[in-house]
Amino acid sequence: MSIEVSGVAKQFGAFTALQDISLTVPSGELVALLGPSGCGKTTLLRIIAGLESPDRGEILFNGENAHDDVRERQVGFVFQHYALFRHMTVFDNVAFGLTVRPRKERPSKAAIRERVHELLKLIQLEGIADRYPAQLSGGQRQRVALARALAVEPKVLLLDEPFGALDAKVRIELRRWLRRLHDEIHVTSVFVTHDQEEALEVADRIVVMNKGKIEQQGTPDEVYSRPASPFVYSFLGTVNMFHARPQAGQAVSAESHSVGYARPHEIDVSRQDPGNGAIAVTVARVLPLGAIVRLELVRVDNNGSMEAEIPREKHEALWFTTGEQVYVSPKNLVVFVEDYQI
Ligand SMILES: Nc1ncnc2c1ncn2[C@@H]1O[C@H](COP(=O)(O)OP(=O)(O)OP(=O)(O)O)[C@@H](O)[C@H]1O
Repeated sequence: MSIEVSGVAKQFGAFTALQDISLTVPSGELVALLGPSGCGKTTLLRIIAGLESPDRGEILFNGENAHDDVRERQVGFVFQHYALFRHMTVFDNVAFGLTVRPRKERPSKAAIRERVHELLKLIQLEGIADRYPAQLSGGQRQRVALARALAVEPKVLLLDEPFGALDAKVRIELRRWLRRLHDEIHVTSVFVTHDQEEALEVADRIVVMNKGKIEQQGTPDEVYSRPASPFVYSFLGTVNMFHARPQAGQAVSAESHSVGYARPHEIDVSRQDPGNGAIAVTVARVLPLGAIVRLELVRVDNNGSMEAEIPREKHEALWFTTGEQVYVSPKNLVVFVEDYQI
């Protein structure tokens, strides 16, 4: 089931939560809505679900106007806070959506049992069907919540920060698990997150939102390597800013400011001034982080902060120390003219 969001706008009183949002989620894809808190991700997800109606625009499922009735839309939800029924076992939680169906549409008890066991196998929790939610870890509860959402065979799965309340390690495990699960079942899914790593790792496509608008849509590689705006560039990772000359072909006015951006691993660090306008910086901290070493740097001219990441072997050869002065120059610079507010 494909989803098409066309020209959607939403106001809450005088506040514009969404402005003219259009995007397509092809059938079977997993799309992440990524952006800072308050940018409108949840509002958009709720509109796709039919829990909120847009002021303008429409939602099409497989090219047809989505039903007003939420049940008719056949969407499954997973939220940040586990919404499991505390007084029901894992089995009953997963079976719930099937057991409350009207008698005519309800599968037999045996069919429900089979479906629930299939799902418990899928989420790798077969052994704990008889436990209650209080006897599960946070990660297990979210997997049960997902199985419960999938039990009714939704055409679309909507996930709102599903791993937001979990600790970092469990989060990483679960997002990998979700990706593998999606590769098995291919249900069209929209996933809300404010965590860029999560979006880059899990999604087929990422929609980057800011202040109720879409800044860029594309594959993880496109938004990371070819950001459309300084906002996208800075939101997807640490950046260093440089004054830069506009590149050929960029429109420039007398007042234009040109700002170049480079990621920490795109910065060359050397003890000798290599010329070419390299910037003198003082090493403030040296952080060995496994295969790379992060250098926190302070510019000598204006005290601005910078960050460089170098391979461990390079650090072991040169051994930069806190307090020494070194020179940095960008190996790769992405230049945006004028709008350098991030
Ligand atoms: N029912 C409502 N009434 C008034 N304002 C609302 C309502 N729902 C959302 N908003 C506002 O709309 C904006 C977007 O909210 P939304 O929950 O969609 O953001 P979000 O990107 O999901 O943020 P977060 O990551 O913090 O959940 C916020 O400023 C929020 O305060």
